Amino acid sequence: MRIDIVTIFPTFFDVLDISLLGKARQSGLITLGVHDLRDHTHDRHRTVDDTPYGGGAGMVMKPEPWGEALDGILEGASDPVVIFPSPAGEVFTQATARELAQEQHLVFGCGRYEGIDQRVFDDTAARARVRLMSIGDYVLNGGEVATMAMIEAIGRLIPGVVGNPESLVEESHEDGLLEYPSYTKPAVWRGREVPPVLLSGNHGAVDAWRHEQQLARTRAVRPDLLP
Ligand SMILES: NC(=O)c1ccno1
Repeated sequence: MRIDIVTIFPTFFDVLDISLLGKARQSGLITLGVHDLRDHTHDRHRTVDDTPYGGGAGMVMKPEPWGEALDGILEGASDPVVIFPSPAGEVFTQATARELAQEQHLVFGCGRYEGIDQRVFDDTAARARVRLMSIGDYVLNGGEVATMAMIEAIGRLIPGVVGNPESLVEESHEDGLLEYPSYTKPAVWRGREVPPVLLSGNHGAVDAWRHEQQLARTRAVRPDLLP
């Protein structure tokens, strides 16, 4: 998978050099391009924003730098999905991550200030699949944190990125429920014992207990997920 990111804070994504995603880049499973939006400005101050038409507080990101930056990425690209993180977007879920992990090319456009001129979305949608996406019902200062979260959620689902694919199966939201509680040695810690069923060696009983724990947790914390 190729991932391109357009941002005014390119060093924000240096963290993608480490851990699983860093290894995936070294192995060629993921190819990453980080583009500084200011490289597509042509004034002395490298201006990327201006006051909003119609008035109002804050600044809006100018369309010209975005147009030039996306032209360079989309030219010759093969059917990418262009994602703009936004609190006004569709909600990004585990199902979205699974869907996007099937794509060959993702482009993330990180807005700042009060957002990006609408014509950037319209112009891009005329030549690529565009999706505004939200990682939750709250507002961030820009798209970079949301982009990082989405890249991690998507990247780990790409075959070969996570060493043991089995570990992806029994996770929260994979089967529509929250995951069960996990325990490891020692069997007793500060007077707290591991549930005896987990020490029983009875795999059927362990599976049944874990499923019940998933249901109980989901009922308590996320009843909205239950069918
Ligand atoms: N909730 C979000 O995904 C978001 C992106 C930018 N600001 O908020």
